[in-house]
Amino acid sequence: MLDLVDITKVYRGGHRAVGGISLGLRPGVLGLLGPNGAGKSTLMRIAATAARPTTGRVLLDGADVTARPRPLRRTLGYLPQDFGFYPNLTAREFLSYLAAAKGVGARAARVRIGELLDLVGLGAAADRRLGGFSGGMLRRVGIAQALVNDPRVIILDEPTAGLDPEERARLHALLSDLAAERAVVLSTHIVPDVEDIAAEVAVVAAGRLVLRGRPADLVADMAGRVWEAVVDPVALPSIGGRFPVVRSVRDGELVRVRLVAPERPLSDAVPLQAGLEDVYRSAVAAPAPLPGPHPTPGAAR
Ligand SMILES: Nc1ncnc2c1ncn2[C@@H]1O[C@H](COP(=O)(O)OP(=O)(O)OP(=O)(O)O)[C@@H](O)[C@H]1O
Repeated sequence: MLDLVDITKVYRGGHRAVGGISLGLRPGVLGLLGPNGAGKSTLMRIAATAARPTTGRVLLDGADVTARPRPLRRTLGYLPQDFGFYPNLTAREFLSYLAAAKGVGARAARVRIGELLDLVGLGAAADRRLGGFSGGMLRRVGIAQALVNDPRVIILDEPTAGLDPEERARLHALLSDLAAERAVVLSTHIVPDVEDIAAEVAVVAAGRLVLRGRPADLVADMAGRVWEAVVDPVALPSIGGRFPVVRSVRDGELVRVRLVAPERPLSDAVPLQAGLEDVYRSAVAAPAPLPGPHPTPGAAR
């Protein structure tokens, strides 16, 4: 479906935001995880043809869309991180405007917009002006606009920002349905945002793809390497310097630390069951290029 091939992005001023990432998108949800500044939004913009890579190619069904983006844009749904809207338009008017801009016929658009507004839980607010919407409501309008042309490739940059747990669950259900036949990429720095729905996760750190795989496989690989120890707060910096610390919580005078280590890191450390958060934290703690050659586009997912 969509393949990013050896993408780099160097911004004016020389900052290398993406340093050679190849990523193949196929039907299913891909969770793109990475800390702030890792290069996720830059990569998403390039995948959505909203920005050009410095080097590398974006292929849709094998055809290069870097210079000729139209075929991808026709079949793309994209929610950018900073999504612009017109405060004086109602949700329905705004979506109708975008549907027309994307070439969706008026009659089909009317039906689809009604369905989408219900799907994102905004049916009752459809005819209210966007200027009065909360952040979470606007995010849901953003999700609806990304789906208005029934895209095959759906790229959502931090779609859950500002959503309450109920809305997040609703979005997850919607994306899981869509992902049966569509490539869905969801970028976030919050692991629980993707762990229930991502068929695969890719972790980006410092502009590099540092880990990729199915959540269950990645968690299985982490078995036996997650520990909890209760330590004196003064020991924390030294522990943090030696091991990826996933969490540390004050417990009276002491601190309860969850960390990743290949073997028992402290004599009284107890083993814990591994989770995706442990996988993620240990991957971003030591960003390193993927070993070996980049995956070939066809084999990437
Ligand atoms: N237009 C730009 N000009 C120069 N540098 C930029 C530009 N956009 C992003 N950067 C830099 O590139 C790096 C990657 O930014 P990007 O927004 O892609 O990261 P991110 O993983 O999406 O982070 P966040 O979660 O904070 O949005 C950062 O160091 C950022 O400051």
